[in-house]
Amino acid sequence: MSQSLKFVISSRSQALIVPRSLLSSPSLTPSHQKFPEQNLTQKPIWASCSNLGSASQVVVCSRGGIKAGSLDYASSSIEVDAVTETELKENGFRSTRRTKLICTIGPATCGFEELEALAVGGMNVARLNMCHGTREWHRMVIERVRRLNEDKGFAVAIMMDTEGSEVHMGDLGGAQSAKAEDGEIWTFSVRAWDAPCPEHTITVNYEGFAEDIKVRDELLVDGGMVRFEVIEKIGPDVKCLCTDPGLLLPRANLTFLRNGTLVRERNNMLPTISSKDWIDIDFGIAEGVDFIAVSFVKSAEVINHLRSYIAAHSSGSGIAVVAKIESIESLQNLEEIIEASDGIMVARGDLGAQIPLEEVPSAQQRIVKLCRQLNKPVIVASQLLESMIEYPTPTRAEVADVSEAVRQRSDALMLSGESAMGQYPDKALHVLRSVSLRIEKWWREEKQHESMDLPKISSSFTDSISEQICNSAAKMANNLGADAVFVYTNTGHMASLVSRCRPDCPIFAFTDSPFVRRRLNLQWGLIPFRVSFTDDMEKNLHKTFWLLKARGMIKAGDLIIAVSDLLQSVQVMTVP
Ligand SMILES: Nc1ncnc2c1ncn2[C@@H]1O[C@H](COP(=O)(O)OP(=O)(O)OP(=O)(O)O)[C@@H](O)[C@H]1O
Ligand SMILES: CC(=O)C(=O)O
Ligand SMILES: [K+]
Ligand SMILES: [Mg+2]
Repeated sequence: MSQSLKFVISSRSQALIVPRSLLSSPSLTPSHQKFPEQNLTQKPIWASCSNLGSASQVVVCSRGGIKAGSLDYASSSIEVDAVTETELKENGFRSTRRTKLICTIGPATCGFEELEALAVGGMNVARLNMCHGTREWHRMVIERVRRLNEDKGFAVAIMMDTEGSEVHMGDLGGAQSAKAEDGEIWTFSVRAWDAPCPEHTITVNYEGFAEDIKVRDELLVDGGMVRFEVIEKIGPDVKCLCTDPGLLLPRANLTFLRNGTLVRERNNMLPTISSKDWIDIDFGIAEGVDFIAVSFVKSAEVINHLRSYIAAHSSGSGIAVVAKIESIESLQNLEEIIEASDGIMVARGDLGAQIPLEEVPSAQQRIVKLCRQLNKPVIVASQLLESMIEYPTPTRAEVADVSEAVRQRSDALMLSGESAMGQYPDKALHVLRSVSLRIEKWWREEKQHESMDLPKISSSFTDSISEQICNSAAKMANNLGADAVFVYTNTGHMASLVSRCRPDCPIFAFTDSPFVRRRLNLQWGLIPFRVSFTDDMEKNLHKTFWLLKARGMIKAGDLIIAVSDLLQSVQVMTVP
């Protein structure tokens, strides 16, 4: 892709761009090599421009006059995710996916080919769960994702998810899973076993476990996927009777109920970010991950603390901090946590262990709505397609659950075990993708424009100008049936304000920062581009029109609403 290109502009300002290797190719007839003007027709010319973005060198020559403007643009480039580009070209603006997709990477998907398949399938963010795997393993995955991004033009961002200091089981001595059957007696022990554990024995990471738990307490694995009743305590060993059978997964979370109520005192004593988490966070900063998701957040304080730590320890770009809502405390302090964070995850797995399952859907709706109002991206996570860990098709109920999350207009959906260790990661991702596309289309067909009142969120007058501009631009885009909103943004803030309005058309977000570009990957409807721009909006627009037309991503006649950070302007333009 890094071949040099020859670039010819005719007097009618049509452009022909061909790889230099082709120019010397004997297969080209002499008349092509001379580029007679009558051979220049709009269509094949634009089609042949698709290499421009990665041109390492552009040589310009002409028989007629050269348009000075075009000459400027010829030496610029624009970067966009290769998968989105294909989608835009094949299906047009309207049908690009608005809901973003996150895949947890694990043994099933850490290979080059598997990662590439996920990227091609629409993965916007790869999640690494620090509960599992060594740092070397995570480093390897990060390197692979980066290499794929570079070599194949993807723009997959990386999210690191901390372990947190909750109580969990050991790693099952390397086994993928263990089956607990009804009526079996299992031992949960804080002993460190040298050799493989004896049969039906599970190690527990928290030293005080045997002391804290009481006979007749109910022990829940993964929030109730498997249940035990404590029948006897013998020193460090706790004997439990399996009352609800199921699959035990490595490092699964443990909670316990006493007289039907969650025992929480101990968790309140533990720090949200454990000493192991801090080492992982240093690792994440050193590796330059894009997002750090913090498990079991209880208040805004820990988020603020982490943000200042990141600011002090990372050079320049910063890392976005995502707070995971998966405890009672996080629901109690929801608003302050959302305000302090760069994004939120509805971590339904553990949340469902902490509050009654039947309360999870309303909690999800409340969190998604509040995030939208406060303009923070929100991820709906866990068990979206759980049955696809084992089966190639989802249940109807799972499809309905995914649809609901899309209908609520959450920014992103996340796969966990389905992509980390399931048998059908690509198929699961495909289901998320096709259900998202279908529900989004249905929403537009039904003309179910937002009725949600978006409260004013800006604290300064300048910010509220930006907010009003974005609200108006989104409204105009809907009313005029615009093909896209273009937003020129340095920090990404203006792009997120447009995204917040969930307009009918896609939002092209132009930024100069590679970090902001990856970060915008998490936000609803945004198609992030990297391109340099100035405070001359007229020039910016023409440059982007030119570059995007050259790549076949827009065409003459498309109606664009353009807004910018720099000038706080709105423009309505038809692509020339
Ligand atoms: N890096 C990994 N190495 C091995 N197995 C993994 C890895 N990441 C995930 N898994 C497997 O996939 C399952 C689901 O992944 P996920 O990250 O959602 O787990 P989780 O432990 O339930 O999440 P969390 O701890 O954040 O609540 C895990 O239980 C584990 O079996
Ligand atoms: C994702 C996660 O941490 C959970 O659902 O518990
Ligand atoms: K985690
Ligand atoms: Mg969790």
